[in-house]
Amino acid sequence: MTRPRPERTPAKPARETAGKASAQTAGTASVRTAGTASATTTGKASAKTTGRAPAKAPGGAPALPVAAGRDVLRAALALVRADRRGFLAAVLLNVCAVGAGLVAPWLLGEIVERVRDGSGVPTVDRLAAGILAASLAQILLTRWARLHAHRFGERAQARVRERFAARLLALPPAVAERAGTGDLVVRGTTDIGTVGTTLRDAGPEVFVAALQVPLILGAAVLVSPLLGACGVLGLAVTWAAARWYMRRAPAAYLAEGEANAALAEEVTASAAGARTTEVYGLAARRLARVLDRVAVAHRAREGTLALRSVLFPAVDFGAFLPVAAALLLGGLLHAHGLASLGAVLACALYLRKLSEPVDILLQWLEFLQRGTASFARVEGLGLVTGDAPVPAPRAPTGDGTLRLAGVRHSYDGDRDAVRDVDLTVRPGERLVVVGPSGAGKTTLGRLVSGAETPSGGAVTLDGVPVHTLPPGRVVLVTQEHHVFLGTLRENLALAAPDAGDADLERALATVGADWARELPAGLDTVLGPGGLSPDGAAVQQLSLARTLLLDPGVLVLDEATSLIDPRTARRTERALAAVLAGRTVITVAHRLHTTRDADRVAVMEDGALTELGTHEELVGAGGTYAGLWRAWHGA
Ligand SMILES: Nc1ncnc2c1ncn2[C@@H]1O[C@H](COP(=O)(O)OP(=O)(O)OP(=O)(O)O)[C@@H](O)[C@H]1O
Repeated sequence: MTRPRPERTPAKPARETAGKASAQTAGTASVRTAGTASATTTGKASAKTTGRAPAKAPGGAPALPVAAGRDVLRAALALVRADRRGFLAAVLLNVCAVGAGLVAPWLLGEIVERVRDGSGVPTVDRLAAGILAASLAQILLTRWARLHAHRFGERAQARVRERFAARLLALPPAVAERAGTGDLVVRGTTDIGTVGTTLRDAGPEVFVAALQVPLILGAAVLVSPLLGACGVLGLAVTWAAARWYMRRAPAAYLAEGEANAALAEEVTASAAGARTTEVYGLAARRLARVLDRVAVAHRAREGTLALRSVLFPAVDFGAFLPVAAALLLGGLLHAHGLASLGAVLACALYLRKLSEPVDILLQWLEFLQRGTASFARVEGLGLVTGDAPVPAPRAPTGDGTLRLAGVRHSYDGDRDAVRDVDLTVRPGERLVVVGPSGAGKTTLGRLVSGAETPSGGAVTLDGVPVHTLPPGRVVLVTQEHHVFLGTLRENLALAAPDAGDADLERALATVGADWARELPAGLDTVLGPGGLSPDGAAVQQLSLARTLLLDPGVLVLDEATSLIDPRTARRTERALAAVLAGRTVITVAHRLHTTRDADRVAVMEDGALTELGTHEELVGAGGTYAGLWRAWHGA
């Protein structure tokens, strides 16, 4: 018996290129930052990132949830409701095709009887013509039904895709980062592809096959109740095998989906961080991690394969058993004059035909398991974002005072990375945040920019929580950046669609991107695969130029110039400061060369704000900052 093997849609590569900062490893550039602009990227780089981000929920479970069975059913019904007419047309045409398919076996039995009766050739010809007409009708109706089913499926898949895209864009940036690119890519490509095939093919096929089974069995019972009952025998075997399978399949397919996502995540991270891996000699460790994921994915796939290897032979047995039983029993009945030859033939043909819908049913039920698991993963995004329209962002109306009140934040719900921070930053103030490694500086920067929502307290700009601000008000620039597939102009114009070439060139010049002037194609230079691949420093300058064009009210810089050589970095920072005069700038400083120019310096230690004042005040106070300053100058 040949089974149509539904294949999973292969994962397609994302259209946009990944971030290009050279020192990245497992970094996951965020696509969008709530309340901040797309010119920003967040997260930590290189060795740091490998250690803790993207964070997985405890136990290695994916950070993104998976929808429950009833939510998946609700979503599927909503898709049918949204295209009720298309669905009904497909189902009705399929039912008609099934009806036409029942005519031929019955007519064949009639032919045998008429021949035995000694009826003439014209009668047999008429019956044969009937078979031909019924078969033709079945072919045409089936084709028409498939067309409608495919159209319905395509429209439904488009809806699923659109909703997924909307939810993806609404994902809080911190959740997107923790989920990891691999999981999101698999959900957005492989899973949606599987859902599409399920909706387009599996759904209608299962429905029609489920209708065919009682109709065919009913036709066989009508011809001969005893022979028709043999069909029940085969169905019982198949039913038992299917039940065994269905009990185990959902968990097995979910595990397979998760293992694939984890593998994709690991491979993506390895590719993105290839350079760092090489620099730190981490190849063996990374390879071991990838191989570990491959082993898990392999085990998960073996698990589902084992289930199929029991299901399919059992189904084959269930398909042939009733035919063999009907022929044996039919032969006996006919020999005793209890059944006509035509009835035995018609029954055997019906029971043989019964295996087709049963086989289709199981084949697609198997696929339906995958489809349901994939749909649960796709719908899982809705559990994070919901479907409620995103409230319109509120624009602050005051003078631009930034306030942190009782702010605390914990990544794991256990230890506070930032605690009890009260701070008011005046409009236009330059604040530099310093402190030892792991003190919470970056976390503070992310809280201020709205990239992270505080676990406690509030971060507001003129009283409005920063994560609800319109894009571009508060911008976070880190050392991880995103280069979009397209020209240099398109990459810059993302931040300012109305800016002219002169504005774009000025922004590039301000951030010291002299390389851009030397490009033969200038702003038309294509960036990304197949085009120019700028190095980490150039990508950082591109991001800073985008930030300038965005002209934010508050700018948070965290290692924003770390990949640029120190002299150019200092020049770039001064130029930025001049251009951003009047804007509030908060700099997370890992080098202390800018602290002297700042209005105030904030010192973070163990998540708390321990010192706050001007450079002179803090040096005079002889505390932590004074120590850091002395160490910086080698005193
Ligand atoms: N994504 C994350 N998931 C879990 N823990 C994190 C995450 N990011 C930071 N942390 C933890 O929060 C604490 C503060 O980290 P943070 O990066 O804010 O400090 P930092 O002062 O910027 O350090 P550095 O100077 O090394 O960048 C650290 O203990 C760190 O391990």
